[in-house]
Amino acid sequence: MISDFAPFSVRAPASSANLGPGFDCVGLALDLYTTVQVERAARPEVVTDLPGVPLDESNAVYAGALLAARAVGRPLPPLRLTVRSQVPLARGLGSSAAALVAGLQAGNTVLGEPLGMQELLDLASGEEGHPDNVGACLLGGAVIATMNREGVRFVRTGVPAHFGVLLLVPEFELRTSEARRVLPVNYSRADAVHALSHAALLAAGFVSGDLGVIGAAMRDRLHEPFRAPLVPGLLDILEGARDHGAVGAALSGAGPSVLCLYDRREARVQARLTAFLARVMRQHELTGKVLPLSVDVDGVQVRTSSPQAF
Ligand SMILES: Nc1ncnc2c1ncn2[C@@H]1O[C@H](COP(=O)(O)OP(=O)(O)O)[C@@H](O)[C@H]1O
Ligand SMILES: N[C@@H](CCOP(=O)(O)O)C(=O)O
Repeated sequence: MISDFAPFSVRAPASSANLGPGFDCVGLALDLYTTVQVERAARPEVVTDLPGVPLDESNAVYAGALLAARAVGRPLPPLRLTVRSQVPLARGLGSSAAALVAGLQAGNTVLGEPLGMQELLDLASGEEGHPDNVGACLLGGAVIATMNREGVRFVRTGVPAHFGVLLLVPEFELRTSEARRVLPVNYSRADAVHALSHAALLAAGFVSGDLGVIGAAMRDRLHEPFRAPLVPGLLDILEGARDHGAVGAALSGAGPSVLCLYDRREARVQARLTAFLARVMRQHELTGKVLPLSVDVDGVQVRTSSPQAF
């Protein structure tokens, strides 16, 4: 049993999963963060101003730390976890993955790092049920991953600096579980071929760093058409974003946020796209915000100091 350790902080990034056809297998890390300060305490405790999240061991961050301890068969000392998050909850930006990964990393650090990256990814993917968000969150950049009984097999790619990300983040929440319930159980062969050819091209685009290929691949028939009724304006954005300078657009994760990818080297595209997204929001009486973000390339990080050190 570890009786004492110096306080430390963990930072885990948001992520946008799927990018269209990469359903449950492609994730992109983004520069919004969940930070957790980790200290020894008399009893398990979570301190946070996040609305509606538990303040005991059932909290997603604490549960992540306990998962790490269970995996190595060792007890975890009682912790005080002070959790802050820039990642809006239940908007398709991987807040639950960031909470889980931050907790797993916290537990692993307290126990002296017995778990390596592969084990963390296997554990996190098993818990989330898919490796896309947790892969990007752990590793940063873009992650392409598959998961089977042997574990997660992944490729992580860097992302060129000219990749621009613009996100429409609606004010309303959509639980991932709810947005998975609307998906069909079976698909036609034509839809399967469409899906695998576009997902393969998407992966090739990330590995080669070719934004044009990524944009061409960002078309989906597996989940976006079925989730569209839950997200006002989604179809208008998917149909119109390219005409306003985006290389491609996709529902971010399970939604309701919508991601547009564009080339930062092209003048005024960000302004054109922002105006287009604002117009779609007005047309659909949708409240929310448009966020210009960058790709996080660091993944989960630990600092032996306060969260301000990040
Ligand atoms: N930092 C956090 N601390 C505790 N629980 C969290 C945290 N972030 C997310 N969660 C939990 O995850 C839920 C959202 O998960 P989910 O529906 O998968 O959406 P998403 O991961 O896309 O934000 C929240 O309602 C909350 O219960
Ligand atoms: N592949 C998953 C991704 C869910 O991402 P989230 O950020 O909405 O939790 C899905 O599409 O269901």
